Amino acid sequence: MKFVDEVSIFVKAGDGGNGCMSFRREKFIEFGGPNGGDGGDGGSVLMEADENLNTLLDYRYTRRFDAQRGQNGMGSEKTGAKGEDLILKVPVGTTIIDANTQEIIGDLVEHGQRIMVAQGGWHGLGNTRFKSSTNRAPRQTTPGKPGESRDLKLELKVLADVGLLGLPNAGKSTFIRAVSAAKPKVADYPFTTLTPNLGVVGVGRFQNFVIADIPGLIEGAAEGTGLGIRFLKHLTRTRLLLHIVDLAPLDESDPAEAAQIILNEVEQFSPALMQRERWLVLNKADQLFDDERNERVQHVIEQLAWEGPVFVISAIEREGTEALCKEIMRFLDQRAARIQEEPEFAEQLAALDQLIEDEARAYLQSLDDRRALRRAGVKPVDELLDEEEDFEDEEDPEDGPEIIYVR
Ligand SMILES: Nc1nc2c(ncn2[C@@H]2O[C@H](COP(=O)(O)OP(=O)(O)OP(=O)(O)O)[C@@H](O)[C@H]2O)c(=O)[nH]1
Repeated sequence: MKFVDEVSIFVKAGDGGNGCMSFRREKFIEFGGPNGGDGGDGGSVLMEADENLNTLLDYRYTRRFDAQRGQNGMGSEKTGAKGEDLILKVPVGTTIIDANTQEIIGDLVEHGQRIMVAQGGWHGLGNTRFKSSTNRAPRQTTPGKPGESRDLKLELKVLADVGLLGLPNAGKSTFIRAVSAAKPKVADYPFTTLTPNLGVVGVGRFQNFVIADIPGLIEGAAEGTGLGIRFLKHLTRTRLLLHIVDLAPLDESDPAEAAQIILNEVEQFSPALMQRERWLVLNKADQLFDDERNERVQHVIEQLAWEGPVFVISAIEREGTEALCKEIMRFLDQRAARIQEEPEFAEQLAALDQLIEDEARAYLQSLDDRRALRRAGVKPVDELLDEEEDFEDEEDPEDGPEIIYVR
């Protein structure tokens, strides 16, 4: 399952410089010969893959890109300077598509790889070029050719860096809306009932990360193995989980209990996922006076025996959200730096990713098995164990197959 970050831009290569018409003017020479120089070629527009970028966010601020035009030719047979090429950097993995024809111009798959997307215009010819035995004073030149222009669509498949956990109504969508600068669309997604919520968060001018709604992933898992498997990659790639809890539920239920429900769900899905870095984000702080808010924050922390980072925010008022995003960026940067510097740390993380993936896969498989049993009108043994009176009459499960089917 892939999310696609997509932007549309317009690129225009530089026009070629015009050829110059000029004649020598020297003392005592009445009709000097032609000496107009050629123009310079226009600069081209190229796209280059850069491993330091991870989203297309920069292309949301500026959408039109012009390469420099070639300089016009000059007298004394001086050629105009070539326009400079414009090099647009994009993340590795970006696909470049002609927005009008939908033709794929190319995929940038390697750091440093370049593709020309608009060719600079050819230079025009100066009148010196048209001199011949029959025409010694040509007044002919050619103009530079226009540079190519093109509407482009850039697409980048993204995986989420940060996943959100939380009960319905905790404020996950509101949080994503509050902090995202862009919303990648979901590619290749056949299900309409469960659309993962995703956002690209910009921090400062040059840094960004991708955030996704993980409860969707867990609910997705319950929708069927096929869909769940497609979510797996996102789950394993997520570097940080934010557990969003409604501090002021309308039904006056206990926020700590609501938080615990989610933790139980995660544990069932994959116990290893509990080892993933997780921060507690207590939302809807705007609904409470200071005293009550502090009391509830303390209560949740105590009930969960929580020792990790805690953030108290109001997604709707965007209070505390920017500070949280800065912390997230700092965490992701530090993590990336450690991976570079400490091979054991990188190995540990990779092993955890693998464990989460294996556990989640097994969980999805067991869900699928259960569904198949139910369709066949049988109940899995652990559900029977719960129904004690029925169980009295059953055979000893230790002697039988792992799962006992009862019609
Ligand atoms: N007062 C207040 N209300 C909030 C805040 N954040 C979210 N809400 C409200 O809480 C309700 C639920 O928010 P959502 O963002 O839809 O919650 P969600 O977790 O995405 O819920 P699902 O989409 O059902 O999973 C909406 O009515 C929001 O306006 C907040 O910080 N303060």
